[in-house]
Amino acid sequence: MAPRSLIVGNWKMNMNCLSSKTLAADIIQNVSSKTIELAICPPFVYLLPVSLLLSSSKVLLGGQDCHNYKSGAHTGDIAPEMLVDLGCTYVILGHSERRICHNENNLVVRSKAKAAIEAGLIPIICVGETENERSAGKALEVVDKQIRGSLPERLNSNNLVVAYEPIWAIGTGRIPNIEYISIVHSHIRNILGDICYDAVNIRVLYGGSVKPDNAKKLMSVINVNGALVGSSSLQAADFLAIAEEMS
Ligand SMILES: O=C(CO)COP(=O)(O)O
Repeated sequence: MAPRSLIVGNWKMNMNCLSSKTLAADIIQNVSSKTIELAICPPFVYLLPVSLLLSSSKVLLGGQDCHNYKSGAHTGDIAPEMLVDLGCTYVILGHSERRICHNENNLVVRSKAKAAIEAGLIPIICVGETENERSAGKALEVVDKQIRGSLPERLNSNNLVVAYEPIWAIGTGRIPNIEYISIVHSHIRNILGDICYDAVNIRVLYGGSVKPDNAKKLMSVINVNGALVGSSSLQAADFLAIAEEMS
């Protein structure tokens, strides 16, 4: 049986306090009872107001990053325990926007993931190749290195989600063809099989230009267990339409 599906909205550095609350309220009010697991990841500063709204709903909350230490002199950083304190279930780690703009390498992602799991969070670890790596036929090799390098030990389907986000598909409106996605996702599943004892149950999400009109096609791919959605998660109607198509 395929793992339970999951759709995650990564709001990135968008919204303000009022629009965050409005969007969260819209999602809660309109989510269908049959919809698969949904999570939203607002910017840190809007986690609390959104969390207060989500408390009586089945929509889960996540952070967009965390530090690898529990506390200390780390100006501007957020500890995993702080995310737990605000009601987060998930934390996105190793997003390409952080790997590239904040020089986060696999070792950093791994130590953050270890800390997140110890705090009780489920990391959503992102991997994916650049356009050049894709053209050079290196996608599988890149993803392999990122997964083996970024995943800490003692993982299982209850404490890990992996997201495959080809960097060239993020925010571009372009998605890989279905065969390409199928090959990469099967490869990821095989690598997870080397590392985790119940790899078949680990959710492997696809991310990069997921929209209501391509969601069904993406979900038909074996080993795609949901989506990590960027811009289309900023409109309740689009986000919920994606969830419906993927349910
Ligand atoms: O980076 C993404 C989600 O983490 C994808 O963003 P878009 O859906 O806007 O392409």
